[in-house]
Amino acid sequence: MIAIQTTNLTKKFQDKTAVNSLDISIDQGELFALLGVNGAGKTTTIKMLTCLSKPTNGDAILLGNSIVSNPHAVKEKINVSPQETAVARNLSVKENLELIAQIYGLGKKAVDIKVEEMLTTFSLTEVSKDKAKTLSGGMQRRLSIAMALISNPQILFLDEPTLGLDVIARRELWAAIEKLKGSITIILTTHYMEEAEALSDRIGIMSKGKLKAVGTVSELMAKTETKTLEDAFVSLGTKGEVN
Ligand SMILES: Nc1ncnc2c1ncn2[C@@H]1O[C@H](COP(=O)(O)OP(=O)(O)OP(=O)(O)O)[C@@H](O)[C@H]1O
Repeated sequence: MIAIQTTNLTKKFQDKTAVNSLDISIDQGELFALLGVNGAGKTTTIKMLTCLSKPTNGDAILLGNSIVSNPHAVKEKINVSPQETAVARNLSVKENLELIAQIYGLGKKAVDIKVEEMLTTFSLTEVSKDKAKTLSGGMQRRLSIAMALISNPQILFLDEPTLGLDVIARRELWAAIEKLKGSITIILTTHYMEEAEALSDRIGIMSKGKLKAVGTVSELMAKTETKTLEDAFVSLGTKGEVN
């Protein structure tokens, strides 16, 4: 079953084409990483797929619903954890999770069950009573992703989930994402080759708004006759653009 199918998906800002005729197909349960240098068009792609920004041209079908003609149906099935961590700083970890569960209309028992599940999955049980503002960056990011999962989305978008995290916090977040694999479709954007390599089933490499290649790590290396994902990335026309 296909979770996401984009056709000629395009976004222009005045004379700038941020996303240029993207055709991509992502299966249900897949963890798909979008890799690209700054300005490649990753965030703009995610914004269109999450119905936060309308395409200039083209469309995307998410679980049977069009982002252009039926964005409400799409929004019911997806959630996004944005680049900026979105937590209520003065609420505790548990209160943040409870708040979201209540917003989605879960009953008292369902709230308790879901909150417990999220605290365990994201290793936040020990800090459940701590105010969000006292957490480390990595823990805040884990809480933010847990909050995005409360509504049981079928597709989760993670926009640079480990940006700015130290290596330990990054590994802890990877472990949490690993636990979700298979049960939910995840689209992840990242700058980090090792992150894409560690987590994803397939990788799409974007450059200047275009999708340059899609495949598993070994497929991308074979296609470019390289021995590492980083070399494949550079070989796919991104040389000189890397910051
Ligand atoms: N609202 C906007 N108005 C004008 N140009 C924009 C707007 N949003 C994005 N762009 C441009 O579109 C291009 C793609 O940006 P986008 O943020 O999607 O890239 P990205 O791959 O997510 O980059 P980063 O890794 O830095 O987050 C960039 O050249 C950017 O300047």
